[in-house]
Amino acid sequence: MAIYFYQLDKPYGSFSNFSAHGFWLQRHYWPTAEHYYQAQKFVGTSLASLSQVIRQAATPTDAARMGRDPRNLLRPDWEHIKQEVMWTALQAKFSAHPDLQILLLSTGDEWIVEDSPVDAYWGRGPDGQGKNYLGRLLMQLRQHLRQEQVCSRLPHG
Ligand SMILES: Nc1c(N[C@@H]2O[C@H](COP(=O)(O)O)[C@@H](O)[C@H]2O)[nH]c(=O)[nH]c1=O
Repeated sequence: MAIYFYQLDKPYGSFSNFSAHGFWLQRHYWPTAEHYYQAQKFVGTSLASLSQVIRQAATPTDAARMGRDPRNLLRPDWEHIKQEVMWTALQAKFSAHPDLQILLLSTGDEWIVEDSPVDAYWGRGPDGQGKNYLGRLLMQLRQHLRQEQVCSRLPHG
């Protein structure tokens, strides 16, 4: 059975980028993966200071609102790098929270799906046929964690 996540108070809600699992990355503390992801949209642009404002947003919803505001021009390479940005955020988030690693590993080989009713890129989207890239990256991370486990069990020397 596939594992669906989206709302924070539901099972696997901590897989959401909105969950309050902060981490240190690039010399800053990020309260959620969403803060980090949205802030990266403006790095290296004339709106670079907006990245700092987003990092300090009170909630991930505020961070997303600022990052999605169409008046704020995104860095030109955003479409090319956004998956890498998300991967970096997920790695940092899960590295900082071993309990999340355990939860992710506990999903075995199940398909993981961001059950977003609106987002057909990161989630399954309105018709359920979305690309689910967030779920895919989580499954990729799960595979990495498994490999790390195997390597740590190998005899050294
Ligand atoms: N979890 C979650 C959302 N989904 C998140 O939104 C982000 C995509 O943002 P963008 O690329 O700006 O469209 C990405 O982190 C995706 O997981 N959106 C929400 O409004 N509420 C939510 O609870």
